[in-house]
Amino acid sequence: QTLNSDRTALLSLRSSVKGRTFLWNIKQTSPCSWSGVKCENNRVTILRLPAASLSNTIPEGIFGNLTNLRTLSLRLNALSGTLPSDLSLCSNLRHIYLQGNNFSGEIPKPFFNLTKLVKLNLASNTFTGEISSSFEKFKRLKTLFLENNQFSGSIPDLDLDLDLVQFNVSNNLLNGSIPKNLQRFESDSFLGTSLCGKPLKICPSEETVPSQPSKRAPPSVVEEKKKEEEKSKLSGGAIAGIVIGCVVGFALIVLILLVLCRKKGNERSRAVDISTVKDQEGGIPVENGNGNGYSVTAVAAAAMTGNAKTDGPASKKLVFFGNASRVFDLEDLLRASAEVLGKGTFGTAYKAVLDAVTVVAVKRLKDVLMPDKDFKEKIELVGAMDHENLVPLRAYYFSRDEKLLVYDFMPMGSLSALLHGNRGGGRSPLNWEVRSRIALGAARGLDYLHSQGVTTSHGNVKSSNILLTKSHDAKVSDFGLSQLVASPSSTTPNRATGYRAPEVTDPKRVSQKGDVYSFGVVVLELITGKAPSNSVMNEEGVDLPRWVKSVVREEWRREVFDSELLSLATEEEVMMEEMVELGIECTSMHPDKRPEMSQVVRKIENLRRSSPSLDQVNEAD
Ligand SMILES: Nc1ncnc2c1ncn2[C@@H]1O[C@H](COP(=O)(O)OP(=O)(O)OP(=O)(O)O)[C@@H](O)[C@H]1O
Repeated sequence: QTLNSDRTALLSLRSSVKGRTFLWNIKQTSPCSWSGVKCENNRVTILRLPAASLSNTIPEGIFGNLTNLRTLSLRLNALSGTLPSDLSLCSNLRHIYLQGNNFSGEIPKPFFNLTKLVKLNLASNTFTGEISSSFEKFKRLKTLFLENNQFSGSIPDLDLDLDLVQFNVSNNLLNGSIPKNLQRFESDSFLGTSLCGKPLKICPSEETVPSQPSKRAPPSVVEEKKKEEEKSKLSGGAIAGIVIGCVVGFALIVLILLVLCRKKGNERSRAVDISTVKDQEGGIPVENGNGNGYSVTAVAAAAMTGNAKTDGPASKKLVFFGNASRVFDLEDLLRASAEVLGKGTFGTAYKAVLDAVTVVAVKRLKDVLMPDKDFKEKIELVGAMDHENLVPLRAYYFSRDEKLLVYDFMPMGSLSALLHGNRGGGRSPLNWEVRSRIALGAARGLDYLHSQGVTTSHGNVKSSNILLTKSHDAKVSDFGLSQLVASPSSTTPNRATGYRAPEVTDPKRVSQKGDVYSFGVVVLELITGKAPSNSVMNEEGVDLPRWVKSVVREEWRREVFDSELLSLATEEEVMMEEMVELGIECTSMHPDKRPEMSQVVRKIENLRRSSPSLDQVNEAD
């Protein structure tokens, strides 16, 4: 067998599975330069065609010729039928990724001759049959993913315990008890089956084990557990006593709370003259139930309460920035109608309508642990930032208990809402011109921030912090806040996670190169229309940059584009490809390999300049 027989095999695969993106230039005699194909020692060793719209069954006689194959990835296609049994002839195979297809039937017996397999992913197909003890032949197996199939029967006690580190058989028709060797995996690996025993619930047969152990055999875990349960059983009288005690105690607490609430409510309505109810977070009123969609004085009352307790009247002032004329004061803000815009990492954002023309966004910060003096110093720096692609911080207020930031209200909301909201219908598609303009605006805003000093960075770049004007110009918001607020625990996943550079383990220790990474994720989000938290990617355990990198292979780029962008002129398609490249460059694993924000701006400017359909816009830039 030679490279030529590999080539013939690949060509018959191509004609059998008919991928729309199969654009190999077959005039090139060597298949080694075809997309997704890699060779070593003049033989094909890697074949990767993920998400390439492949369909149909793979006939016998193809893999029998690709005998040097080490990696086969055909994941996320629409391939069907049984696995070709001659796959077993690729005895060098280490990695097989066939998840996310429509393969069916039993795994052919010869398949288990692939004894060098390290990773096997057959998840999300419709495979049937039993998980036989033949799996034991895969002595080197580290990953076995069989979830979301129709495997049935019980699982044998596979002797794979030493090397196997990833295992999942969830959502299959499996039953019986989980074998000892596999009990160390999390329950997620077995959910959606009728399996029982550790880490799931105890098997019914084990529950009926007699409570008197025989003299010789030591008591089983189940028996021990039962004994403990029996020991801890309480008499009926004791239970009744506890219940009555609890009810009386609870009633007392409710009564005390009611009295306290009344007292506070009266005080507040005297100060603000508006009735309010409490929100769940911190006893701050957010809704008046007046039915107009606004929660009246949410922000204001919060400030008043904190203020009244701690500070004198002199400090009840909003501190304004720049020479912006003081169009409202704290009292006005207190009286304004407010609507909750959303809760973010740093606190809650409200829209406050002061009068017919003055609408502001107020952010009520939580967890500001620094002394007032430091807070004031840092927030003054934030307020000094002035650029057309930044959301200006107009004013701030602080007391010991309350920290409020007042921004211009951006009526078109965030890029995140624009990209991911309303996908079901009633939305006008976002064209390339708008998307590239948003990218450029956001890049310029960040470049300005970075130009303020090497240590100045945003720290929380993501699509919900890129806000839009009516003409879809981008303005970056929330800059400088990550240094003010206590870091969210790094173990709690939040929306920032998909944007955070790999080296940023503490969200407070941000850097300019970290911003570039996050901006790169936003660029990829703009092009693919996929949020970094997209469930398809999460299921695969990859983030947006990795997903794009795995799918982007020369001719397949169109696979990653948002479907709204598919009717593009050819020149625009070339530019979008360059934008993908830019996103990939920005999301390089090593910070040193990422460009500076100023270089990013230049690149997007050049890219847009070369677009014939953007001539008018370029002038405006
Ligand atoms: N100035 C503003 N004008 C209009 N909408 C805003 C403004 N500031 C924030 N928002 C919107 O309010 C919501 C909550 O914003 P907030 O910044 O508190 O949280 P976030 O952006 O979701 O997360 P994070 O706190 O991590 O930045 C978001 O949908 C955001 O787009």
